[in-house]
Amino acid sequence: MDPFVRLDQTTRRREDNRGWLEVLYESDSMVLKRSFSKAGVFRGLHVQQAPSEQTKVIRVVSGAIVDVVVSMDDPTRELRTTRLTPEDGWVRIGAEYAHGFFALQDTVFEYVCDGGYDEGSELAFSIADRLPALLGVDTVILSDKDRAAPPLPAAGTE
Ligand SMILES: Cc1cn([C@H]2C[C@H](O)[C@@H](COP(=O)(O)OP(=O)(O)O[C@H]3O[C@@H](C)C(=O)[C@@H](O)[C@H]3O)O2)c(=O)[nH]c1=O
Repeated sequence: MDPFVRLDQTTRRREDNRGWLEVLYESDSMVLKRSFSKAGVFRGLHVQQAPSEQTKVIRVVSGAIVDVVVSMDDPTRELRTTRLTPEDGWVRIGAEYAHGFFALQDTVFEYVCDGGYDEGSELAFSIADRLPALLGVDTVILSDKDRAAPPLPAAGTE
């Protein structure tokens, strides 16, 4: 058996209206992924709950994004944003943050999740109503899952 397993031989790609998501490598404790998002796509907000927390290490390979996080520990539910391009390199997002990003351009995005994928533990929150003010855009392209997600709970409602 060839000891040098090329990841492109084992990659699983899922395509949808936003672009695609490739799972390049996966074990019980980590996942290496790459996605392509058309300009105007918003992915998220997503967070895995205990005991399946994931720290994410992300980077933009090509294109540009506005990355968006909210700490699940923050009762004010403040949305924090930063613009990321390939020049920014790798960025760490702690497991306490629900995470999403808006593609300013056609964007290839790579990330390592430190912690396995556990769909059943994932919470998805919609911030679609807040994106026009947050990003200065009129419309965003969402997945069916993200369109159907409940709104991010307002501050002080939990
Ligand atoms: C994230 C993920 C999805 N999938 C599958 C589930 C589904 O069929 C398809 C697309 O999944 P999603 O719609 O959740 O993909 P996507 O919206 O790109 O999800 C990602 O969003 C960004 C913002 C993050 O922070 C990531 O952690 C992840 O949640 O891929 C996996 O098999 N493994 C994975 O690790």
